[in-house]
Amino acid sequence: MSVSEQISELNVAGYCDGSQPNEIVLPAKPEPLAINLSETAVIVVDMQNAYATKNGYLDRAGFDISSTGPVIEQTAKVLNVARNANIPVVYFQNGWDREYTEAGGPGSPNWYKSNALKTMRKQPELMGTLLAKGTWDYELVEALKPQSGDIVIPKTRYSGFYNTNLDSMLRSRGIKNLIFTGIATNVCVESTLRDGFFLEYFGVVLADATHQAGPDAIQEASLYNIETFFGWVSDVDTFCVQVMEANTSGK
Ligand SMILES: NC(=O)N/C=C\C(=O)O
Repeated sequence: MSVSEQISELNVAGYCDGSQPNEIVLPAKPEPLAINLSETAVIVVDMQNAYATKNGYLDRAGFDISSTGPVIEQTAKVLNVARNANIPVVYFQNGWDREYTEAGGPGSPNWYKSNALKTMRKQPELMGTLLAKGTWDYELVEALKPQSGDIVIPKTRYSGFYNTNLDSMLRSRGIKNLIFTGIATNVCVESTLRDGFFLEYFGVVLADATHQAGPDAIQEASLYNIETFFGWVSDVDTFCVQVMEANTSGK
C-alpha cells in the first residue's frame, strides 16, 4: 500500500501527505495530522512566574499551580528537540506596563475579567507586582529562558494574535502549523489557537506541556473543545519522537 493510500485509510488530516522530506504524520486526536516541519513553529504561551511559580499571579489569585512543574519539564524537552531540528520557537510574555495603562481601565472588559487586576484591587499592596513589565512575576521561568534565535512576543490580552506582530512573523517564515505548549490551556493557549484557526493555521496542543487555570475538569474541557472544533491534541513524547526520527532519517 502506498503512503498516500495508508494515509487515506488512517483518515489523516493536513495539507500534505507526510511522504516528502521534512514531513511527518503526527499521531494526534481526533486523527493523525500530516505537517511539514519546515512550516512549523513551537509556541510557548506565557511560561512566566505569574503562571507557573509559587507566589506568582495565578497562585496569589487562588488557582492551583501545584502541578505546573512537569509542564515546565515537558516544555523544555519540546524546545530542545525543536531547536535541534531548526523549528522556530516563539514565546509569548503576557502583561502590561507598570502603570497598567495597557491593561485598560473600567472602559475595558479586561479590567473586570482579569483576575490579576481583580486580585490587586482586593490586595492593593500587590499593585505593581502582578504581570507588570520589569517584575519577577512577568519574567519567563528560569528553566525555559529563550535562547539565541528564539522569538519573544509581548502581548496584553489572552490571544497571541491580538495586537501583536505574530501573524506577520509567522507568515514571513512560511509557517502554517503551530505546536502549542504553555499555560493556561483554557485561556491564552486556547484563545491563540482559536484565532490561529481563523487565520488558517493548523494548531496542535501538546497536552502534557500545558496546564489549565481552574479545576482539572477544565483541562479536559479545553482539550475536548480544541480536538473537536479548532485543532488537534498530541503529547510531548509523540511529537519529539516524530521530529527526531525525521531529523535522523534526513527526511
Ligand atoms: N496565560 C493565560 O492563559 N492567562 C490566563 C489568565 C490571565 O492572564 O489572567
